[in-house]
Amino acid sequence: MENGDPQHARRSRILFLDAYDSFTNNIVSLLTELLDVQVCVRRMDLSPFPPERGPSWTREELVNRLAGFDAVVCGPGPGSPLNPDDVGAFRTLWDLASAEAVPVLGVCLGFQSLVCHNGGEIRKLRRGLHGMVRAIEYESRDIFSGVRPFKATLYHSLCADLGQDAVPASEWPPQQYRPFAGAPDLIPLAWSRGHVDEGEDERILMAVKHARRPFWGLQYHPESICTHPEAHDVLRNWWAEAQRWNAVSRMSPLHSLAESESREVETPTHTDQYNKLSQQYGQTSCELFNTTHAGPQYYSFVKLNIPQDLTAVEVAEALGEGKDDTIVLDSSSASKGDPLALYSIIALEADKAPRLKHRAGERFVTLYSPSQQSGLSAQEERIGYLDSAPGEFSPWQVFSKFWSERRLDVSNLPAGLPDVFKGGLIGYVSYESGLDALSPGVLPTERGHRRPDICLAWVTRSVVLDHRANAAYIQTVSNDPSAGQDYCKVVADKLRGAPCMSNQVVYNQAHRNGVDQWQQCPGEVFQYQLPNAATYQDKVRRCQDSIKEGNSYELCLTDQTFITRARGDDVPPHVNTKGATLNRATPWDIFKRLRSRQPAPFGSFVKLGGATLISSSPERFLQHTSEGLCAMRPMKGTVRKSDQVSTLSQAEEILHIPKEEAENLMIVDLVRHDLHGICGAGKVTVPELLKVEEYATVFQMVTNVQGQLNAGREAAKHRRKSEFNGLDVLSSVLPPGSMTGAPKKRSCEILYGLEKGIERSLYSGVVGYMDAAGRGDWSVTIRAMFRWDDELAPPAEGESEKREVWHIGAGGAVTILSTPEGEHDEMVTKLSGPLGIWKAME
Ligand SMILES: C=C(O[C@@H]1C=C(C(=O)O)C=C[C@H]1O)C(=O)O
Ligand SMILES: NC(=O)CC[C@H](N)C(=O)O
Repeated sequence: MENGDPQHARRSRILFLDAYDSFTNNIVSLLTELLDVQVCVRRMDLSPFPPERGPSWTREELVNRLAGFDAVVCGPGPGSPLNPDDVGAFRTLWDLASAEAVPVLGVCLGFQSLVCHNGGEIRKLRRGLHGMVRAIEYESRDIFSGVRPFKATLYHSLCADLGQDAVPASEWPPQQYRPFAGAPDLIPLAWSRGHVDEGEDERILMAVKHARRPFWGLQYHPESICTHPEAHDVLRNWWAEAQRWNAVSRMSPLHSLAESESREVETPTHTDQYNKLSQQYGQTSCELFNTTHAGPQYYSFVKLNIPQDLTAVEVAEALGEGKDDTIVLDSSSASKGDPLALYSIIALEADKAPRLKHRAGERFVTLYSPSQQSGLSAQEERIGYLDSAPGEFSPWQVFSKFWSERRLDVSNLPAGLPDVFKGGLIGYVSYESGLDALSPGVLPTERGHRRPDICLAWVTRSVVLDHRANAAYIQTVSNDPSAGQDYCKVVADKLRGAPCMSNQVVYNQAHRNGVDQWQQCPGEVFQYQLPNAATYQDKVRRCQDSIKEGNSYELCLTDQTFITRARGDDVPPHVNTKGATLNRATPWDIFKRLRSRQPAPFGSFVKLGGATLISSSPERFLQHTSEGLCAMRPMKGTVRKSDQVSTLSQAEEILHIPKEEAENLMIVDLVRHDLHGICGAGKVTVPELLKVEEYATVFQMVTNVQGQLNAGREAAKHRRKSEFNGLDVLSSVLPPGSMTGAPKKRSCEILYGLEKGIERSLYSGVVGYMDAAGRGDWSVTIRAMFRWDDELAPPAEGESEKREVWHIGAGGAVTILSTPEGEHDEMVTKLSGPLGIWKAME
């Protein structure tokens, strides 16, 4: 210890080398909590993690810095230990001279690297084991000493081969825990079996230690939510062994890092990063940014009692919405008593709302402000730093700064209001926005269009429907409370007088019958381009090939269906170029159809920024309170409702099987990692695991993962200037893990290749809000269709009008246990909801 002050007692420190995995933060959390150590993370290529944390290290820098660490953990990851690019600096550790050696624990890929560096072979498993929970067999010794029996989660396609398959059954017991001839330095510590139930019994090495050096390795994942807690004792034992080795054998004495390095470098918040960059590069013109609705915000509202089952559609129509830019976040399954369908939100005059837009790859955000008064033109301004270094600028810095300067002080809100949107940012984020941040350079610079990847409107006027309390809140956030109150009163009067409020039963029936009677659209010709079944199945096989190679554990493959029709006005009547009036379904009509046929808790109609998006999503991505309690609900495992599967218990029987549970578990562990990354070690829990829920046409398996923001030790030390907000969280967890597979980065890259670079666009992205009071709710954009104003297909034969193009994305998670036919069926099942709306119009 360099400093005699016990306050400065050296805290034990572990260096974690991350191989671009999606479980890293879970291991970091577990080690931090279990061993009370500080875990510092670097990528295995020695680049910093997160990337903001300074420059990459050289190999020499790594070796020099090892003196500051009690031990190193080489983590899991995609790829093969035989590929130097996949394991990077792992190999440096195994090769260190005795004078420099440090204790190392390899996990999964790290374990495999240890094995193949010491004479073991690496081969493919007969069948990969991803998200599979297996009993671990071991003798009570070394790091398994005194450990009670446990099961652990496996995520691997490759395995260590010491020659175990050649050992006859009779010789297995005496040989099992002794070094094998080809790898005399490796002492096997634990084993497991392959897909025993399917007749694929394989001896799979689960743990080793090096006979002479302080190296241990685990093939299973100690951090998975489904690994039994008994397995924690293995880590405690390893830590004790590592410390013992340090005390007895370490040649390079452990020393404290320099003060500047020992300080835990915190990930800066986006707002702090905005402030830093604007000082560094100077503000770009920011007049609009600084003036648009900035300053203290006041909340005004009028509460109205509403008839039971009043829908967002009825309210929106009564208030003249649904034609121009419109935003409705719609809990259409509320009438079915869906516990997730609590509120619907209708933005008022969304066409007048200023909006922030960003295109992936650009180092600025555009603030667009439509004219508020006739005669004045719209204004636009760019905020960003063209000179900034790649990776330094993120649009979320601007959004975050914008939000923080228009924050609503929660303590000033009247008591008793529902905990839901009051006003704030509402909009969408494309899949490509998340992809570009996760894997810079994957998207081409020229994408053939100028569409925004993020479009968020600053919505100050809105109506919230509280479906349980049968109440509507007409509300504003504004700088001028009295103007806000006047506005609410005017809107409330208008709504009060609407037929949907006064004569509910009669109105609803007429209205709903109207919707249902609207069947055909004579004169409209739809053209469809569906995914080819054989091609899709071939892609499933290619996904499985990637998985077998060890490059992914699960891949959410998707494809798109395109529907075209002559472009027309969104406000009837539509007259075509031949002068005929068509009974044309407007996007709003289509939305009404979809929501009544596919009621969902997270539906939406968002016509904004050149996009028209209609969704009936069952999947919440991220919800957080203004106090920073975050909840994510990854969904994996789908079964179509049918005569054979019509009840929850039937669906449970089908979904509670290893294949389906594994698919879900993989994403749960991934989402835990994502949340741990921003909430910090020990701040993530899983209150509900693998729960089957019923939806309009499908049953889905869902898990609820929660995390608490700003609760870490460091926040308490006030090192951070501003606290993380919901936008910091959202940006750090995109794109949704349930739409990518794991590990996220490598899986996205594989999928980008397989999906031929066709942009998923709004599909697979998110839609939702970040409220001025700090609350947020975002759904995954699935079971949806969208159109871009600038996308036109050539006229159909005999027509002169160009055609608008509607996209429907659908897909599903491919694992080693998938079948190409089964995956194709699943994609078609998910497609059939939105596609059925079009088919019914023919
Ligand atoms: C890919 C889709 O859905 C995703 C995949 C699921 C699955 O693999 O079971 C379930 C829900 C979504 O996360 C889709 O709807 O297109
Ligand atoms: N989780 C892992 O580290 C997996 C390691 C390796 N890519 C495999 O699939 O076997």
